[in-house]
Amino acid sequence: MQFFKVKTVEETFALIDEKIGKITETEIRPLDEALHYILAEDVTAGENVPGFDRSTVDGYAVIARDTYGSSESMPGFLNVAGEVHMGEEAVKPVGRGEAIYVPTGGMLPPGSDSVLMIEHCEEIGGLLNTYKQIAPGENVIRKGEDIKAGEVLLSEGTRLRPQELGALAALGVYEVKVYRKLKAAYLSSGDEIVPFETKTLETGQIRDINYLTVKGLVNEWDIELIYGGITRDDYQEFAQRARELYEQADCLILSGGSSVGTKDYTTEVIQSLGDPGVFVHGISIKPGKPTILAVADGKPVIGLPGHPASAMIIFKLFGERVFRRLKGERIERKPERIFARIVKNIASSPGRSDYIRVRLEEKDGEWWAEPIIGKSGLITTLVKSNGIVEIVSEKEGISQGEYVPVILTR
Ligand SMILES: Nc1nc2c(c(=O)[nH]1)N[C@H]1C(S)=C(S)[C@@H](COP(=O)(O)OP(=O)(O)OC[C@H]3O[C@@H](n4cnc5c(N)ncnc54)[C@H](O)[C@@H]3O)O[C@H]1N2
Ligand code: MOO
Repeated sequence: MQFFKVKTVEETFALIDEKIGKITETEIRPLDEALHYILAEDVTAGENVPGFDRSTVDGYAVIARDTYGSSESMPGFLNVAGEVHMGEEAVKPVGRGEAIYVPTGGMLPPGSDSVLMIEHCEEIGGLLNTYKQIAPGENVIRKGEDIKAGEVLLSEGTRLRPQELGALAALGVYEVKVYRKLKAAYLSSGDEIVPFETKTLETGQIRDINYLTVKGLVNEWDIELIYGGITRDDYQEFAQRARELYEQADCLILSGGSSVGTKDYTTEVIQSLGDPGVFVHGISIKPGKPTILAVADGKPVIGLPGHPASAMIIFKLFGERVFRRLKGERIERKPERIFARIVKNIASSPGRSDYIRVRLEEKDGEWWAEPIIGKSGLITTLVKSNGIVEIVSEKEGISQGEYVPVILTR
């Protein structure tokens, strides 16, 4: 008889980080097609952003000292010595007692150190009445204030969000070296499982749910999925189809047969794919205890428990981490989560991490989490919920009203 040697959730994450390395292949992508890719090298700024001092408002470039003492009741006076045009170099300098008109984003003329907003002054016949005193640097972005030439703007392993793409564009970096897109392969197992397109079920048959939930998540993570269909609970067939898919992808995902029943071949199949093989079989977690994680000749293999809610929760937690490691992403981001107050007491065994499906509702400006109770074979427990409360292994449960971390499943 085979038994699980369970790992804690924390040990499992640490093992994933230890055992799974990034792919090595990179590609050059234009900036506008690089969203969510992972940078494969540091990007050092080749120039300053902005390349010149700029005004952040519509107003008059001045020497701040010349405005000192100005107020609504005691205005100061400056001579208007000209105007700066957008996109053009400001050549004419501002001298003592002078002001030059600058639009928002325009270049600051030499000699000036600040910009007085038009609401705080009034131009009358070439003379500027100043109603406010300002400090040096006010309403100005300095040359290099956003990005300094020579600084490392982004380091290898950074996931490119819209804001990183914007910063790269500002620098004139129009293409980036990134790790290539990943390809995963998926295979369902079970004599009772039939394609999701099956119109009428024979007694005992079950439509393939896990393919769709896995594909949905994988696509959300910008990974391609090769669908390998469904294998019967037959070792030869299972092993052969798993091998074919494994050859085509960067990571193989298997669903079902992860437990220790007489027809649960997943572990054996995974062991046949390559060394060192399985590094986790069994996690002290509810749901999803019979999860399998392995590396076969450098490629990760994930064996998901068959029960649909378990499969999806496990894949969201550990699958995402596996892919982030493979993609070459620096791990600093936790799954998207918020803190909410739990509506009722929930017991949990110490030493085991529990993931409770919840429905989040906003009441009086606070988030409340209502547990959705149901077995891990029920996919609608996830349909009715929009979050998962994590009860870490050290806790014996949570009490009504307590603030708890909720992983969002929007
Ligand atoms: N003696 C023990 N039995 C079980 C244990 C245990 O610790 N000791 N753990 C239970 C837990 S928890 C889970 S979860 C399941 C996981 O079992 P398997 O991974 O071997 O999954 P299957 O037996 O193949 O299937 C379980 C269940 O899920 C349905 N299923 C499977 N694949 C799909 C799919 N693609 N779409 C929809 N539904 C699917 C399948 O029909 C079964 O009903 O083991 C417990 N047993
Ligand atoms: O823990 Mo198993 O994942 O279904 O119920």
